[in-house]
Amino acid sequence: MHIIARRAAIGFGSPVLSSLCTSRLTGSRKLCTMAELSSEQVVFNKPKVELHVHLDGAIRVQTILDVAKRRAITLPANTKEEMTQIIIIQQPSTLTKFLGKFAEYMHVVAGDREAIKRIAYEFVEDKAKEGVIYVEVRYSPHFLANTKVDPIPWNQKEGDLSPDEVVHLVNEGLSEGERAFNIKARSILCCMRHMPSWSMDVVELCKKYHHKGVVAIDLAGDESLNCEANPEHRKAYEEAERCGIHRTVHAGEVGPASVVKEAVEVLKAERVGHGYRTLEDQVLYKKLLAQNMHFEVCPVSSKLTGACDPDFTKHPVITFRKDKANYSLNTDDPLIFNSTLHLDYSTAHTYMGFTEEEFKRLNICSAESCFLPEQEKKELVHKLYEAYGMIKTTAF
Ligand SMILES: O=c1[nH]cnc2c1ncn2[C@@H]1O[C@H](CO)[C@@H](O)[C@H]1O
Repeated sequence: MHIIARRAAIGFGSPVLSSLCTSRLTGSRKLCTMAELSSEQVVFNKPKVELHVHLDGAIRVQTILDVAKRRAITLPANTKEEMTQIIIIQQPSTLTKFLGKFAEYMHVVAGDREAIKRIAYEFVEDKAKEGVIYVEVRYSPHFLANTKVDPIPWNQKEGDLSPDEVVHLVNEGLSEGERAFNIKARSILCCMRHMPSWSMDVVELCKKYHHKGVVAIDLAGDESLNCEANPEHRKAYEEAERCGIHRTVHAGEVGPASVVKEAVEVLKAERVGHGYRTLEDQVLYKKLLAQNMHFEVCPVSSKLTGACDPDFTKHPVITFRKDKANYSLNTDDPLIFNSTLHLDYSTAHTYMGFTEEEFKRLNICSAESCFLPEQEKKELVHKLYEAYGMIKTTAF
């Protein structure tokens, strides 16, 4: 496998990364830092597809600082390094504690048109730099709004930015990014488990912006607090299915296999966000394997949110690989995990023995499971075959 391991800037110490540093890649025990590994170690330097990443978990720290300054919002730190230390999670924690991290900075960007467009644009730039050629990025429009949302989030005063306009602004930022950085970006709108009253709004926005940037609906948030899909989430998903809106659900990340079952059988999810605990119900797992269900796996995230055993050699994705399951590798929330997609790939390589062949296979599975219209999906799959030197004779 082609491995580029350049050494760069000094960064922040991290247990995830310091453990990565006793590397099988080189056999050396050189000590290195989070930033070095997260940004510099590239184990799969080929076009990739990313299907599970939260826009509000992928903001640049510098942007948070810039926007805070412009809006005269006081932050607990003024430098990028200090603010990073406040936002990131360095030790395995819990999903509930991890979700609390958003409150450190969401009030800075929420309600601000320029900031919202900027984070979407910069997101596309960051993904292009990681070699991603197609990304589906998700967020809650309500979390970025300050009117027509009840309650108004992040202690904002009522303003004039609605969830609808948030979607419009994100779409603008993503399309400008697409043109500037020559990759494709689509979005998924999130319902939040603890806010069922927002879900019908979310599906209406999915309908309004269907084929105009938005490709699917998601259900995110704290599965450990709220396992049973509320009737309002259910209604929103029924409407999504009725209108041909694609569906994914965070399930089996920290919640039991029954949440995955419910996601697939009741909410009619076509992909499962995380889905690690599916393995606890072998009957369900075999059924999902047989139906080629896609699992959106996020290795680094799963360690730091406490979803999985911190020992990567015991990770559920190893079973997924052995069973030739349909899954993707994703960052989830690279801001909070101080990570990049390269880190997820190098983690899979170093601790789980992933090979270049498997990286190619899983990216093709990801492209085949993406929520683009059929023709665009075919083109994407074809691009990967071409880039991987696996060109199929059938033209499309
Ligand atoms: O790993 C996760 N599991 C569940 N919910 C998440 C995760 N990462 C982010 N969010 C939630 O999704 C919202 C919309 O993007 C984020 O604001 C966060 O609350």
